[in-house]
Amino acid sequence: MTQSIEQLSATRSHGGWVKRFSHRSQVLDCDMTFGIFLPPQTENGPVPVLWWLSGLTCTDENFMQKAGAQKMAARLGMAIICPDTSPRGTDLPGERESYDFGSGAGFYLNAKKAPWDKHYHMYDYVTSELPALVREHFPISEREAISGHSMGGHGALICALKQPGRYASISAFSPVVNPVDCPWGEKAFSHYLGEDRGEWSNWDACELILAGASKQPMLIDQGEDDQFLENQLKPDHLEKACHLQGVPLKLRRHEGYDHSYFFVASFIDDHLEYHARHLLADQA
Ligand SMILES: N[C@@H](CCC(=O)N[C@@H](CS)C(=O)NCC(=O)O)C(=O)O
Repeated sequence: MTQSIEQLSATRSHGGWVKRFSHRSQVLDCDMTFGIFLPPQTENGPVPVLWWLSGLTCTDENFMQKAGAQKMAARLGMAIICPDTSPRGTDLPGERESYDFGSGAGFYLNAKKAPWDKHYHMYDYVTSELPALVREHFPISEREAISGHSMGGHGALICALKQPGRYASISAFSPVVNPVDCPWGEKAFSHYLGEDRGEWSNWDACELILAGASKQPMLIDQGEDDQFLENQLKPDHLEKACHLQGVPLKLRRHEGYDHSYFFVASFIDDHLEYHARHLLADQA
């Protein structure tokens, strides 16, 4: 049965459309909003898609408004879908007390601990429910790539590592690579998953790589002046894990860049071209 979606806005952009929709999510048990960029090529048939997962405090709108991705995506014929970053309007106790936990901070995992396990199933939402929904409504092909920023970089990495071969390519900006070993991750995982650190490892990019989950290449950009670099992001942990397991990691460090969308906007074209190469190569 086709699930219904409600269009909130439709805005012309680079010959295509930026649109926002709301819908009822079954897996999150709440109403959700997502953004989609449809390039002009959708007029001629299905196009491949890049999933973009945003970071802490973001909604589906930050990337669409700030990354400046539409021009290149229109040229490459690639759709981009931006899910929201957590369930919304669920009103769980403490959900809106801090920027790094609860609303706007779903961490793209399936919560196991009450009361979060009632709604916080962002992994199932972004990997299953939303992909099925968008294919019912838009000319989106089966070809997918995934990327994200910060908490969303963590999300992109774990989605790809937990389903080897699903995404044609993987990239991230300033990702949280080792959440079991940083304050953002420790706070979120202890609430969402409980105290069993064995369970935490299932949602941690470094731990998944060390367990041999996948050897798919990854492109990662990281600003050297990122205020979260030392304390939260720790890209050297990912470098070590990839080195040990022989995973081809292209980690580019950029002097002077911070954590903001000014950084993402500066290098997004490289990522879109990287994904287009993989999406189109795999199609041949
Ligand atoms: N609000 C937090 C930082 C949150 C933050 O930097 N969020 C990033 C992702 S982790 C972001 O993209 N923010 C929204 C934006 O820049 O549009 C703070 O003040 O320390």
